[in-house]
Amino acid sequence: MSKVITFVTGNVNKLKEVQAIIADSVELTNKSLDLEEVQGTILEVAEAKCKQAASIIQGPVLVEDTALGFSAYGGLPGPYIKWFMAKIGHEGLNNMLVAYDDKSAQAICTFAFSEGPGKEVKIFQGIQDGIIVPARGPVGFGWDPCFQPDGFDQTYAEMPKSLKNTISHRFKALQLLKEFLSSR
Ligand SMILES: O=c1nc[nH]c2c1ncn2[C@H]1C[C@H](O)[C@@H](COP(=O)(O)OP(=O)(O)OP(=O)(O)O)O1
Ligand SMILES: [Mg+2]
Repeated sequence: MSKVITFVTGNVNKLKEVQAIIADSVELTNKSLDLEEVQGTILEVAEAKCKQAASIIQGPVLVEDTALGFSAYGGLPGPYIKWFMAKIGHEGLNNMLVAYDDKSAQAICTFAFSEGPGKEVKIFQGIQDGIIVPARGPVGFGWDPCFQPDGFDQTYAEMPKSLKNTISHRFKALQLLKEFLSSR
């Protein structure tokens, strides 16, 4: 059994955060592929990405899917946030919530791991609660400028990376993944 895990993602910002958070404890190599994303729940999307990655890589793979869910929308856009971001941007995300007092949202990071094709898919999820605000901070990574995590007065974009990477949805999911991989 190969020990080296291939993290399959087309997103360099994700990759950088994953490397910053767990590089010291997990040996990862990267393959940049834009995997097909099915329509379904967060878990279905992550699981399908993982199976597809395993069949392409033919070995141990890790994938990740990130969702941003608005409470006022029952958790949507959720796994479809990428397309909302691309089409309506930060201002559009804020405008979606104009009709609602409840601006709360959840950033949800879901890692899916498999040893290879046909092998079980394991899921590791981290959630950070927050609110949607008019964009503040540098534009660099997706919806970071309009997500302000609960307990902080800065958006993800305004925070130093070192702070985001110790409180984020991705950090929390990676703690669970790390625990699992340490006994692999
Ligand atoms: O921490 C984050 N802070 C701000 N924005 C973020 C974050 N993490 C993902 N994002 C964005 C990227 C994409 O617009 C959408 C998730 O979509 P998602 O399919 O998971 O990412 P992707 O297609 O860019 O990469 P991948 O090849 O791993 O699927 O939210
Ligand atoms: Mg994607």
